[in-house]
Amino acid sequence: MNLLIYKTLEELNQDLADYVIKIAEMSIEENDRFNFVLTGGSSPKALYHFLATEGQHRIDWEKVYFFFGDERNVPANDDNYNGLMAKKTILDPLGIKEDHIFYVDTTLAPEKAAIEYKKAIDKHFNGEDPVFDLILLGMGDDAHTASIFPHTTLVKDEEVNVAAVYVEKLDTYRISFTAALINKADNIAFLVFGENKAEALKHVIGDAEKNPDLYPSQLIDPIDGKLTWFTDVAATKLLED
Ligand SMILES: O=C1O[C@H](COP(=O)(O)O)[C@@H](O)[C@H](O)[C@H]1O
Repeated sequence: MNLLIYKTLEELNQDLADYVIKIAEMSIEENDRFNFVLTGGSSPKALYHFLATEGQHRIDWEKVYFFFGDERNVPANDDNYNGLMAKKTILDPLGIKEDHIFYVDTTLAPEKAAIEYKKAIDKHFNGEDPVFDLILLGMGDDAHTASIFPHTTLVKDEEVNVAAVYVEKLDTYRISFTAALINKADNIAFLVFGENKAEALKHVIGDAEKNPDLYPSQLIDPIDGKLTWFTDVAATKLLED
């Protein structure tokens, strides 16, 4: 595990954008495509803007396939739909073609949407192991990642899958990659900054004894891949040296 701590968000996003582009270049050189899983929420908006502006001419974006590690069970035109945020901040600005974007179909019931999403992933990987080149993750201040929330069924789901999950505290369904699917990736990058994440990060990274039911981000531990945390001083202020 590699923990990177930045003083400013500008530096953090610049470095993370460089990191994404480096992995994209390597994946394209090796496999002629880059399978990139986006995270939702508010944290990645600046990064996506960076990639769509400064990163615009640095790689061949036509060779990039975009996926979502989790989605909210809302219509695609709802501001809470992770796909809409990505569409506005990175996908439309880069002119990404629809057949390179794997949105979660929330017109379907959550269970069905999850099944169809996993089917689409399996088809994209030609039935082989779904090993993504890079999965970007955020973390909520309750230590959830993707939509693996504390005390939900997804915490104990060990299948390599996309699943629907009911999140009681939000009284809503989400559709999410399982930890087992995430952990297959070649590269996993957490983007976590701000003081409101400090308490959760202290437990997720710092606790010797793991308790993923309370801190689901502790489940992220790639099998053969690399895990990098892109954080800032505020988010890491409770970590001991
Ligand atoms: O609900 C979600 O929250 C997490 C963290 O979001 P942030 O707003 O604190 O950046 C995000 O990683 C996840 O994709 C999203 O659906």
